[in-house]
Amino acid sequence: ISASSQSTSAAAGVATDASIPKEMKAWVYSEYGGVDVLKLKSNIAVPEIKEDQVLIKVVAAALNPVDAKRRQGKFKATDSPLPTVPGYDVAGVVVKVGSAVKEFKEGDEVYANVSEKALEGPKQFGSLAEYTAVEDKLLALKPNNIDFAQAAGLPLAILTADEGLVRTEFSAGKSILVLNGAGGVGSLAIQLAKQVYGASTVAATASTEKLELVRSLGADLAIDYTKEDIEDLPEKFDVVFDAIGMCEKAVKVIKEGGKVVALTGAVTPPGFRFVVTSNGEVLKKLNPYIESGKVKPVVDPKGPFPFSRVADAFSYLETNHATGKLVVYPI
Ligand SMILES: NC(=O)C1=CN([C@@H]2O[C@H](COP(=O)(O)OP(=O)(O)OC[C@H]3O[C@@H](n4cnc5c(N)ncnc54)[C@H](OP(=O)(O)O)[C@@H]3O)[C@@H](O)[C@H]2O)C=CC1
Ligand SMILES: CC[C@H]1OC(C)=C(O)C1=O
Repeated sequence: ISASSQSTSAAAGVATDASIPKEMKAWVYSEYGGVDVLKLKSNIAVPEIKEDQVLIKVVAAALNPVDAKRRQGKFKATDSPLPTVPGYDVAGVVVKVGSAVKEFKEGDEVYANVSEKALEGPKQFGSLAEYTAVEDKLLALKPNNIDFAQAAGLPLAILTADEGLVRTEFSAGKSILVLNGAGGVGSLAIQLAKQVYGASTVAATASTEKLELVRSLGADLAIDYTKEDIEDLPEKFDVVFDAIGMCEKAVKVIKEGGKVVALTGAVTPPGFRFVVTSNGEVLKKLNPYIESGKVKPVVDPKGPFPFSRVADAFSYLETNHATGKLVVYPI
């Protein structure tokens, strides 16, 4: 890049090769274990990009339970090599573009789940870093009505919610029960079922203090799982979206021919489980619903957590009582 274009890019606030550092700050673990294995380091190499990737200056990231389960070694058989920079969800600005990338340019504000397959060879260098490299097919432009922190809380959860609804062939006029309606995935499953797929009835479970939240997200029926048993409900459902690991109970509350999709835990037939696949085209499909305000990110009010407090954020995530998404911002 010539000096003049460098100065032009710098003036425009867009990084050039010369302004991209060789090293960055990132959260890393070199062994599997508890939150204590997480270390904040400042000498991690900025990832080199492949021709189909972009380099993102990370503005915000979000945590997912899979980050914790992966760090605990639960998926070590198919994991990428250690050391690991955790983090699937990212929102930031494109600062470098690979030679094969056509859809994105330097300066684009983007968001993504950085790992196409969550458990099979997830990115070794994820989003809890100042820079991360992502394939263009996993990226979408950030919705224009939400900030980076809100955008970072969407990708893996909204992709999971949408994939679960697609896999159960959920469609207009059908009824659905979402187990764990106040969680990261469930809070979006309620909204997508109602606003995108035209559910006739959305029911959701949550604890007492979160019943009003799930109603505000579109649940017609909010069930207090601390007081009620879903098997005592008078109605059965076309679909149960199990985001907590209660498949054995879920299959007892579906209609004849109904479906149960499980995100975690043991599966009882006819229930089935899947692992989310990242896809920028799905984010692009959902962007209009986000930009219209029909689908809203839910960010846990205890956050956003500053970059220096990622370990604290994981400790809170692992209580299994976060509301919506735990976001890390600014980075
Ligand atoms: N297969 C896949 O591809 C994916 C799997 N997952 C898995 O799905 C599960 C949900 O993920 P995510 O939404 O991010 O999780 P969260 O960490 O967001 O879930 C936290 C929520 O769980 C609620 N909760 C705890 N116990 C219960 C219960 N018995 N019934 C109803 N709600 C309960 C808590 O509510 P309260 O505080 O009121 O108890 C809290 O709001 C996780 O196990 C995750 O690993 C997630 C994404 C993808
Ligand atoms: C087998 C489910 C596993 O995959 C993801 C993405 C999780 O969060 C899990 O628990």
